Amino acid sequence: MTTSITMIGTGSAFAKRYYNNNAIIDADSFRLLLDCGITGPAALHQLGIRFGDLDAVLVSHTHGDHVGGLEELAFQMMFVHQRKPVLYLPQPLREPLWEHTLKGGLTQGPLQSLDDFFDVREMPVGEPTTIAPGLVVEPIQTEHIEGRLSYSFLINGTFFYSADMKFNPELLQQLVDERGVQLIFHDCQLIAPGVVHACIDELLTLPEHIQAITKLMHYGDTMPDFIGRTGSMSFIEQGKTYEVT
Ligand SMILES: O=c1ccn([C@@H]2O[C@@H]3COP(=O)(O)O[C@H]3[C@H]2O)c(=O)[nH]1
Ligand SMILES: [Zn+2]
Ligand SMILES: [Zn+2]
Repeated sequence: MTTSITMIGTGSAFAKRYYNNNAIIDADSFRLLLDCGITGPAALHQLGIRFGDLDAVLVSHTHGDHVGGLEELAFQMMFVHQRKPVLYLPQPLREPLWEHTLKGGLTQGPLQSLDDFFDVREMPVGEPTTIAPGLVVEPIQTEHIEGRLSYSFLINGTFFYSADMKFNPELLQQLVDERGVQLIFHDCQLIAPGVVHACIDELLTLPEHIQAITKLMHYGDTMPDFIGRTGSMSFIEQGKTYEVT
């Protein structure tokens, strides 16, 4: 069984040439949407994917480029597809996702909670959750913004997908050298300093064997100017499918 990933967007929060950094993961016949940002609905539409085609959605953190499309997803699933969508989320995100992000737009009449709109599956942090055959996801808390929870994901034990995270070479080294990670999709900021994301200059300090398995996403509109300036790392292409495990 193969598991693959297609970035429906590879852009930073402010990019205009690329959609928000959201992904589709296909494991056999199971289709997971990883983050659904402001441009998520348009990006899915562009690929001919309807919300009703998704088996579940997983959320990394509550910035708009990662969750800003969830209100439309919830309403479309309720009123167009008439099925409750499955929502996977690291357990500590449940309260902020509802109270700080979705409550204002979704509540009406008796519909007053996250569970009224989603079939919520809480994931323990630091432990693997089997989402489907061939799709096991471990949320790892990673530093992004002071006071805001953010989770990266270890998928099937060998694929690390960074949510938005600050540069953390110790974690990457541990994942590769001790836990057997063979592929890394990492968010990046093109120009230093990388304050809330890793910047390319920081990522270039990674050992060669880690760079060789690292692909870059969540980039700004000037990404083409940086092709050839990323060491052994390469940029992920929006809409292209990559085999994961
Ligand atoms: O302290 C801060 C907080 C935020 N920001 C910007 O706002 C963006 C929000 O989405 P993002 O997390 O993809 O990227 C963030 C940055 O581009 C920043 O530069 N410094
Ligand atoms: Zn982001
Ligand atoms: Zn963010």
